[in-house]
Amino acid sequence: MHSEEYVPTASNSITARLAIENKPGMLAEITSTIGKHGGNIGAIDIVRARDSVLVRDITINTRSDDHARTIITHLGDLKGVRVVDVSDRTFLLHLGGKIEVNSKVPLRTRDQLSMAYTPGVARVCEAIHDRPDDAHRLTIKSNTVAVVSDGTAVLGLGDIGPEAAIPVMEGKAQLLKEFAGVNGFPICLDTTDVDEIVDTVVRMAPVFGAINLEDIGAPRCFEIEDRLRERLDIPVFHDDQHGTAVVAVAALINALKIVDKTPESLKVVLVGIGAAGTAVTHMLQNMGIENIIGVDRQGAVTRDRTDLNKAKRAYAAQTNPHNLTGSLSEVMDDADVFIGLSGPNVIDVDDLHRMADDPIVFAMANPEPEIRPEKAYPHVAVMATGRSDYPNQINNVLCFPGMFKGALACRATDITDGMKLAAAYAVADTIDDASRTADYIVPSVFDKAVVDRVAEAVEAAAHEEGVARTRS
Ligand SMILES: NC(=O)c1ccc[n+]([C@@H]2O[C@H](COP(=O)([O-])OP(=O)(O)OC[C@H]3O[C@@H](n4cnc5c(N)ncnc54)[C@H](O)[C@@H]3O)[C@@H](O)[C@H]2O)c1
Ligand SMILES: O=C(O)C[C@H](O)C(=O)O
Ligand SMILES: [Mg+2]
Repeated sequence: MHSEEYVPTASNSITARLAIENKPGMLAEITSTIGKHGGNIGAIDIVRARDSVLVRDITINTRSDDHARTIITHLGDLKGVRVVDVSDRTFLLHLGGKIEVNSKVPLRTRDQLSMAYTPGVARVCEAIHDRPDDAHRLTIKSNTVAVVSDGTAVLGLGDIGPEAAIPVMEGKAQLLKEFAGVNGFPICLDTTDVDEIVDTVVRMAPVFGAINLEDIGAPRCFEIEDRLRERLDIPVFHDDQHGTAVVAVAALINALKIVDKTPESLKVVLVGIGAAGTAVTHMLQNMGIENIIGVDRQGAVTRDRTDLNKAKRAYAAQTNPHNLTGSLSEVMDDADVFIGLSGPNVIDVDDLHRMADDPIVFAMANPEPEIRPEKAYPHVAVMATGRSDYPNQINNVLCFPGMFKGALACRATDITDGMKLAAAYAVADTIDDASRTADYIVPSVFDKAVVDRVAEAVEAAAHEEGVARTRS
């Protein structure tokens, strides 16, 4: 699909400041030029009005950087219009970062200073020294999550390094705060070595109530998570694996009600056997789906393949019961469900035609899905992506804020399969029978009910599974 076919969105929006000759008809000419070249106009503001010139800010949603440039060039070519300035609203929003640390207690008098800081603080330090567990009560630890990445699998952008990963980790911290009231701190490590990552996280763990591993590529993420869970007594949760699995399972529970199919009857093709793909597969199996065919860049993952790493060999042993071989397109025949956790544009309309009746397609690669909804809609019964700008956003943000809120509230030592399943049902059940449609299988990320429902379900499951440290 060419970028010309995409819908313009706020993620590529610009504000153009134009100096416009002050005479009737000019604004109409400008708006029709923008429309003719495929831009969507948002706000139009007057910045300055002189007798002969009006300066206006016009916000335009575009499809891409190139598209924005084209529109600006055409506006600049109009007689009586001068482009004064163009700003990218997404970059403006990121200037100086998206989060900050705030003080919770007043610090205006000497008395306050002597309690919050030296000498009073020393008594609190000594109390924690006597009873280390008091760190939960007397410090930021109880409500703070480290969002840790090595920058190796950032969204679907791949290995872009720790600095380039910061905006996403800041974003996760911001979501934790906004949606769950939990503090998240972005930590991007300058190493991809498993031992170094594990040791670093263990050494900084005293400050945190939980660890959210983020955008760490497979297969290293599996070992890092396993080893940290073993060494730490606070929850360690790899969001790309389990947050994604929780939300994908929630979405599938509701999608199956739309097409009236059962988990046992399904053929599922899942492309991208990395962190997310592997965890989603395990959780689908836990919900009773047996016929899952995993596909990597070489094609179907089978027990006969000799090129598989340890994680994929384990995957092959547990999936593809009929040992299907071949390319992604070849194994799509009669599939009821396609799940993409790989990269952009890996399937086409022809692949959708090969699927069974009423196909369900979850194209979850970010930021560019395996197939764009515009292209898929006419050929599928249910379509979902990970993006904010289409219906059915299957994104781990529906899980991780509530998951951490619930786990921190009961001071859980771990996050168990039971807690994840409870979270999946909590997300799915947010949509009742009357409101469920093909375009509404998962709640909106802005649905305020979701976080608390997930948190409550997670906390209850933590008590049931014996990992809560508070009394129920
Ligand atoms: N919607 C969500 O909530 C959500 C959550 C997590 C991950 N994701 C997306 O899923 C994708 C994978 O993330 P991850 O964390 O598992 O990364 P990862 O690096 O652990 O795994 C990605 C896997 O996909 C494979 N892959 C890439 N392109 C492929 C292709 N064309 N065909 C077959 N396999 C291909 C890679 O080889 C790798 O094994 C990313 O695009 C990410 O943005 C979405
Ligand atoms: O960050 C997201 O929006 C989802 C997910 O964690 C991803 O890596 O794509
Ligand atoms: Mg991620």
